[in-house]
Amino acid sequence: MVIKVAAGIILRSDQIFVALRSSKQHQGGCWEFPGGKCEPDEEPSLALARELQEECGIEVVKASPFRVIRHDYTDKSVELHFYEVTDFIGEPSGKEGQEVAWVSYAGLSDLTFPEANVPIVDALLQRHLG
Ligand SMILES: Nc1nc2c([nH]c(=O)n2[C@@H]2O[C@H](COP(=O)(O)OP(=O)(O)OP(=O)(O)O)[C@@H](O)[C@H]2O)c(=O)[nH]1
Ligand SMILES: [Mg+2]
Repeated sequence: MVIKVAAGIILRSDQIFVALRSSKQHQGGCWEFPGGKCEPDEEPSLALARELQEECGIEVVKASPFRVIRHDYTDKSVELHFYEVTDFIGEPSGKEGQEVAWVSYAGLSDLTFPEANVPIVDALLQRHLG
């Protein structure tokens, strides 16, 4: 079974909002683009809006599809729908107590992301730093 997930690359003035996954979560200790699992029959764009409200306390105003990544971990398979979130209402924070940070594009390389995110981080770096 493939788990469908929506995740937001929240952008503001050349900085990206990231969150730390807790040690109890799948891929715990890795940084993530906030988001979560789609409910059955829920469109990824709606799951994105719901998850970013729940986890970061923001209302998504503009989100553009970025990439869809299918990845098989040893313990589960995911289909990640990444969106670039370029307009939102509210100040993103760690609503569920998670550590969060705004990082520069270059700063992304210093963080450990889940394996599935590697092509995403590469694409962001490629586009921004050339
Ligand atoms: N949110 C998020 N999940 C990711 C990313 N990359 C990645 O492989 N995942 C995987 O996607 C899956 C679902 O994400 P999640 O744990 O945030 O789901 P959720 O918010 O609904 O959590 P819950 O199970 O506590 O309700 C996890 O297996 C997670 O490891 C990412 O950048 N962001
Ligand atoms: Mg989540």
